[in-house]
Amino acid sequence: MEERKLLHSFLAASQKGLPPRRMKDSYIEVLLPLGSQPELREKYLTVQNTVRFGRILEDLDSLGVLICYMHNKIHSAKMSPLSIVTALVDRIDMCKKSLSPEQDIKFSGHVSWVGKTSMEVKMHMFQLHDNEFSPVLDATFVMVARDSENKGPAFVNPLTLESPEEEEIFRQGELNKGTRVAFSSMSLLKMAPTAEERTAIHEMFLNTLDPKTVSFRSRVLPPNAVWMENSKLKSLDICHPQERNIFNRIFGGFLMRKAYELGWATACNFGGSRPFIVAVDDIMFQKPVEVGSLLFLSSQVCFTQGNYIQVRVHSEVASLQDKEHMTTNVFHFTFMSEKEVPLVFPRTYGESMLYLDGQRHFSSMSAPVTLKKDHLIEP
Ligand SMILES: CCCCCC(=O)SCCNC(=O)CCNC(=O)[C@H](O)C(C)(C)COP(=O)(O)OP(=O)(O)OC[C@H]1O[C@@H](n2cnc3c(N)ncnc32)[C@H](O)[C@@H]1OP(=O)(O)O
Repeated sequence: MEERKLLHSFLAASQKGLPPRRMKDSYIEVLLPLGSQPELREKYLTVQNTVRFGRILEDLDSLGVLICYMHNKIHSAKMSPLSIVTALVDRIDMCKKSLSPEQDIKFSGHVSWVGKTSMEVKMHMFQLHDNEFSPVLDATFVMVARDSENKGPAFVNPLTLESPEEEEIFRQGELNKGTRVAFSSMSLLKMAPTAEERTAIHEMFLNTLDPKTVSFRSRVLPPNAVWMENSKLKSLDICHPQERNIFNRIFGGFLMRKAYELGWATACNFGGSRPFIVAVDDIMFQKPVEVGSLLFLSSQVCFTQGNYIQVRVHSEVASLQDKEHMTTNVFHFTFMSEKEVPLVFPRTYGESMLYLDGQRHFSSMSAPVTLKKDHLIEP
C-alpha cells in the first residue's frame, strides 16, 4: 500500500483530462485451456464431471477488472494509479449449452459504457464444441474506479463510439443504468408493494388459514408447500489472507463463489435434485470485506414457480473482536430443478417482502429458459 500511495500523482483531476478510449482498446479474449491442459481441470471439476460455476464466477470477476485496467491504461506508467473494484454483477444469463471440464473455454469482453467513475463491462463465454466455440454465458458487471489507496473515487477515461453497433451497445448501457435506478427506487425496503402484489400476498395468507378455526393465527400449509423459514441454510467462513485481492481486501469472486455454492446447496436441499443455474442478477457489493473478517452467509428460497427456484443469499461480516454485523452483499440466483418443486409460503410480513422481491428478480429474467438434459452447470 505504501507503494500505491506514490501513484496518486498519476490520477486525473477531471475526466476531461483523460484521453477517450475505443471499445476495441479494452477488448480481450482469454483462453481457459481445460481441454489442452488437463492439470487445470481439478480446480474446475464437479463430482458429476461438469464445470464448477463458482470458479467461473471468480474468473469473470478477475476478467472484468482486467478489462477495466485495459480501458484506463496509462502507457507511460508501469502500474495503474486506479483501484478498480466490482460494484455490481448486473446480470449473468446462461445459454442452453453444457459445460464440459474436458474442452477449452474462451472468454471475451470489453467496456460497454462509462460514467464518471464507473464502467459497465460486457463479457461472453464460449466452449469448444465440434471444433467451434459455442456461446455459454453472457455477463454484465459494473466496476468502479477508486484512487490508488481505494479511499475515494477516481475518474475513468471517456469512451468514444465508432459505429452504430457501438452506439447501440452504449445506449443499452445507459438504459441499464436507468433500469437499475428505477429498480432500486421501487425497492421494498423503501416503498410499499404494488396493489397487485399486496393482493397476491393476502391471497397467500388466506390460503394458509386453518378452515377449521376462525382465527388469523392458526396457519396450515396447503398441499405441496413449504414454509419459507424451513428452506434456510447458513454458513460461516473465516476470510484468510489467501483470498485477498491486490488492494488487501477480500476478492469479490471468492465472495460470489461462496454465496453461489451455499445458494446451490439450498436449492438442491429444497428441490430434492441437483439444480442448474439459469441466471444471476443484481449482486451489489455494498461494502468491502476486510481480511480476517468472519463471513456469515444466510441463504433461503424466496420464490418458486414450476421447476424454478429463486434463492437469496445475504452476506454479513463481523471482525473477531467486534460483535456488530454489517451487510456487505445480497445475491440473487435463479436455479432450475429437474422436477417441479414445492411452493414456498411466507409466514411473516418480512418474509412476504422477501417473496415479492424474489418474484421481481425472477420476472426480470430476460428470457424463459427451458430445462435441457445437456444444461449441466453445477457448483
Ligand atoms: C484481480 C483483482 C480483483 C479486484 C476486484 C475485487 O475483488 S473488488 C472486491 C469486491 N468489491 C468491493 O469490495 C466493493 C465494495 N463496495 C464499495 O467499496 C462501494 O460500494 C463502491 C466503491 C462500489 C461504491 O461506493 P459509493 O456508492 O460510496 O461511491 P460513489 O457514490 O462515489 O459512486 C461511485 C460510482 O459508482 C456508481 N455506483 C455505485 N453503486 C452502484 C451500483 N450498485 N450500480 C451501479 N453503479 C453504482 C455510481 O453511480 C458512481 O458512478 P459515476 O461516478 O460514473 O456516476
